[in-house]
Amino acid sequence: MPKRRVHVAAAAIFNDQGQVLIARRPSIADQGGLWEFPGGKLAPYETGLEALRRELREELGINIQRAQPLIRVHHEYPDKHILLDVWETHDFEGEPWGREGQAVRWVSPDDFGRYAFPAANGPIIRAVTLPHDYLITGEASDEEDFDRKLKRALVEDGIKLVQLRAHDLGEDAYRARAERALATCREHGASLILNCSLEVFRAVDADGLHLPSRELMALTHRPIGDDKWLAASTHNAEQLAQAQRLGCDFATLSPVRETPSHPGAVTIGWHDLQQMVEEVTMPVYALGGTSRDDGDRARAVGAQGIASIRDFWR
Ligand SMILES: Nc1nc2c([nH]c(=O)n2[C@@H]2O[C@H](COP(=O)(O)OP(=O)(O)OP(=O)(O)O)[C@@H](O)[C@H]2O)c(=O)[nH]1
Ligand SMILES: [Mg+2]
Repeated sequence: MPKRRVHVAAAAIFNDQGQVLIARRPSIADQGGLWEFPGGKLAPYETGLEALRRELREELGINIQRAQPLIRVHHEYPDKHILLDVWETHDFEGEPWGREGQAVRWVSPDDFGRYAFPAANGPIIRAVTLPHDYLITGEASDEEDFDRKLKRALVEDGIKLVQLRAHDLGEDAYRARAERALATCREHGASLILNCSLEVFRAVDADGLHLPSRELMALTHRPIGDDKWLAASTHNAEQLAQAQRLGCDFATLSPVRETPSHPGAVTIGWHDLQQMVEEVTMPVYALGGTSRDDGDRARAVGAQGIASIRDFWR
């Protein structure tokens, strides 16, 4: 007999301090005792957002004003195939409380590790923790110019995730720049992902490693531990699937749109991006011709947000 398919709408509810509300499933329920993002199953003929509004009224006594899609996770449990349709909201009326007797708690995403969640929730936790804008560094005439551009993006654009891409630098110069960039990122509460060899990555001890697509395709297992982010560049469905197999935490998918630097290039487009992102359970940033103006569009088709050099690097 085919497995039961269950479609669930759930929410990452944020307060003004950047904390997220989690709730404890009653011990008698399926997955009892585990913490979850509040929500529940769609009733017949409900859309995801309608179900979300109803569930959060019933479970927490709040009214959602505005919500944006965050991530869709397909997961096989032994007895059912579940689709977790997860939304993000900062706009709601009322003070949430456990209307069904469940414990609820506001938690900083950095502390999620202290709570036990259902097996399907790994990618959701990563999506909640990662920001929606991802800066990839561009050219710099010298180190002073680099520092100025990085600081500008962190301070003025509020960037919280940076990939240090500098193919023009040799290994020693890259390492020196990475060490300084790491200190600057730490000062501003941002995470730094290095696009370099494993040796340099281990020496610098940054927050994550970025795999170019060629390296992604050559690897057979995750090259670093779970305490660091592992990211990859992808350009098609096959590479995205490989990123998933390897256990990457997130990926970029490019080129989504035409860029001034590659006029007339074959692009993926929003339609195909949506299809490709739906096939994986991993936050995916839309890259290539994308700017902050595309942020809502990118999220509407299932991306985590946008990645860009041009929009943030000046
Ligand atoms: N709400 C929610 N459900 C989750 C999460 N992760 C996860 O695997 N699930 C699974 O998704 C399903 C959600 O069903 P639910 O029990 O919340 O449904 P519901 O609110 O409509 O309640 P009911 O059908 O028990 O009355 C459960 O099988 C649950 O284990 C999560 O983070 N939030
Ligand atoms: Mg529920």
